[in-house]
Amino acid sequence: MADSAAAAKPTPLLKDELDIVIPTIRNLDFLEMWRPFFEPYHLIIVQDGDPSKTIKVPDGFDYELYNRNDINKILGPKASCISFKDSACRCFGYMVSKKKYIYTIDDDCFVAKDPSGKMINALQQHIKNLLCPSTPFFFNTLYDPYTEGADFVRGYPFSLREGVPTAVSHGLWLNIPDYDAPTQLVKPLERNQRYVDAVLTIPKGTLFPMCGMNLAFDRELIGPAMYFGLMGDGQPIGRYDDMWAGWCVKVICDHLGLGVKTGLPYIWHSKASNPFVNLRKEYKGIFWQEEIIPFFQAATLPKDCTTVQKCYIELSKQVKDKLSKVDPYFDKLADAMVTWIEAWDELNPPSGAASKVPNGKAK
Ligand SMILES: O=c1ccn([C@@H]2O[C@H](COP(=O)(O)OP(=O)(O)O[C@H]3OC[C@H](O)[C@H](O)[C@H]3O)[C@@H](O)[C@H]2O)c(=O)[nH]1
Ligand SMILES: [Mn+2]
Repeated sequence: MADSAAAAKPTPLLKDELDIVIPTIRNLDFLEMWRPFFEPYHLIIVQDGDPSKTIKVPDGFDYELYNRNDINKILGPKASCISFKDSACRCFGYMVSKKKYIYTIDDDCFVAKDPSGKMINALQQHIKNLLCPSTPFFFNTLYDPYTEGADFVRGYPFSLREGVPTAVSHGLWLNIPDYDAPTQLVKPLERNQRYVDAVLTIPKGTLFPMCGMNLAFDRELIGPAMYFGLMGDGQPIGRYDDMWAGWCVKVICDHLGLGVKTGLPYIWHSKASNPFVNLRKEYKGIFWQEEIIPFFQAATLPKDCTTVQKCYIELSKQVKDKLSKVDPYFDKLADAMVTWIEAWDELNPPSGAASKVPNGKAK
């Protein structure tokens, strides 16, 4: 009987090709709710803050955990590019992973329900988004043409219907929306109750505010560009980690002909962080982004930038050239971008096929 039951249970999609990266400063009880969806996958936990604190992980999960001491030991002086006391530290998990795909989620994000009341398996939807092509060059008005019950509409060029590989799947959030501090302050009680049943490719040439709390990507296609910058302790800015990564990633995806999708899946974001603390962390970013975004909108990469690393190094040069006048911070950030690539290539030598090397072990 048991054999037939096990045989009937399908192997979760990409079970051995995807890591789940969680940045955390607290015990991971939230995993209990995700157990049915996450248990078959390997977790990479990036413990931020005090490394002497023990993070409790519920039994039954296969994981490796890295605290600040581990990061310093593994990267040596290059650890300076990994933020401390900010969720930006999660990008260390992307670097140490050996898998082709990454899903990253915050520890205050829970399983949401769709309008029918069904629990949403966010991970499976992200995998579906990543395994289906994107359509950045021509907008399909019936949204994702590859999803069940939809297709390319009349007038959509057949020459473009093959689409391009999808590098990023950006999910959304019910309940607490990812608002900046000023918006949070004026709308403290606002909750996102709108479930929009759509997945959209973000058109080429359009930037977007990438939120890191429910995000998946193809690590082999775009991993080296997923650097979450210098944030938190000792830095003049915080909570722009995912934004910075998203702007760099989108410019590089546009240049390399890769797709970025946003929309389904939703998660349930449960905890609003303190808007006053957030304001202190973000306020420089609120001014700076008025100059940063035109910089990324105008950024072009030369034809000989044929790899993500080459694109990223070129972008770091342009950051140093054009953004250092905004604030000396960008000079430091540009150097950290180079350090990140050096560390990435050290941990991910080009010869090794990323998804074939075994993971690290739980602590
Ligand atoms: O110093 C820290 C603080 C938090 N974390 C971990 O990061 C995750 C997000 O933390 P939290 O849910 O408290 O903050 P939010 O304001 O909701 O986060 C949003 O804005 C900042 C980031 O862009 C984040 O991705 C957004 O979701 C959570 O897992 C904390 O444990 C940390 O590692 N270090
Ligand atoms: Mn949160």
